[in-house]
Amino acid sequence: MELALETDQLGKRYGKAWALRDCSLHLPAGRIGALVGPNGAGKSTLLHMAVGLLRPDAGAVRVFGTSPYDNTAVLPDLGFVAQDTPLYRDFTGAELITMGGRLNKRWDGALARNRLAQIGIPADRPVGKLSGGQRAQVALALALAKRPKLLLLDEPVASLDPLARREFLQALMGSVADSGTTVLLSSHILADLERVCDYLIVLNAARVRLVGPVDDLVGAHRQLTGPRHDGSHIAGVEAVLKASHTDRQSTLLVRLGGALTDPSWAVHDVTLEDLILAHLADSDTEQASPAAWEVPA
Ligand SMILES: Nc1ncnc2c1ncn2[C@@H]1O[C@H](COP(=O)(O)OP(=O)(O)OP(=O)(O)O)[C@@H](O)[C@H]1O
Repeated sequence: MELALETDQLGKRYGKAWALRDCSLHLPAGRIGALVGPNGAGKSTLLHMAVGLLRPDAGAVRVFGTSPYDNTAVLPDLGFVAQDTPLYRDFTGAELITMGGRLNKRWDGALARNRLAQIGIPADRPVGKLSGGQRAQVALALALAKRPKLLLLDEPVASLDPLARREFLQALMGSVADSGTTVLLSSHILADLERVCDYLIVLNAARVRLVGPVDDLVGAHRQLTGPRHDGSHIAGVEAVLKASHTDRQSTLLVRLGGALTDPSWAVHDVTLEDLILAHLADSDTEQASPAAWEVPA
């Protein structure tokens, strides 16, 4: 299995505070990965190290087997749209597309031009005079034109209206399906991620909490409803991630460790959103954090 992204005990520190710590994960090639976590969890820090813009303070990050900070030869294979979609504001979309053609050996300018035309963004207007959402669309068109093997997007849909968001994600899916590009996409909009992503990475408080293929992760968890739970072990349950109780009844989100045999529990499937929220609500403190849980890719 080819790995597009791999980190091993990766860490980044600002002063004494770790922005990301002991981060070990991998993203297989061909996946569309969701990178999820609360504000300040370390998502942008991870993405910046993955494209070689930040040097790790601990551990290692490899993109297609190579350290992006030490080996610039891998950079043509990477596309990155940063959170604030930095672009030269005095340049028009058309000029940026031409510039991209000069700076990149592999460049599909027609793809970017067609995309801007399709969504009605004037290619002859300086990008500084476009709206925030339109600038995000230009940045994505440029990133796709690079035909990267790995495309990293830091909250690309945050500034888009709901219709534009849906269209943007459809275009992204179409483009990566054609090219086989691997994508890692950070977002707080869980419903969007559920629609487009088949791999999940959850960060919380600078640590990795959950990594793996979405189907496997969802399949390994259940919601149980039954008589008030007294905290004792439940056969077939490896861990209780979230519990809520009334006087008589408990609702538990659990990770399975085997077959559920106790008939007093009603068993329901969970959604990706249930699962992410359970891991995000889990803890704000490093001390109370459980170890990262990973299912094989
Ligand atoms: N340049 C910096 N100097 C000091 N601390 C920083 C710097 N950049 C990030 N941090 C800190 O590192 C931690 C992780 O930040 P990061 O931007 O990676 O989080 P994030 O998950 O992308 O958050 P958000 O969802 O708000 O964008 C935060 O505590 C943040 O305050």
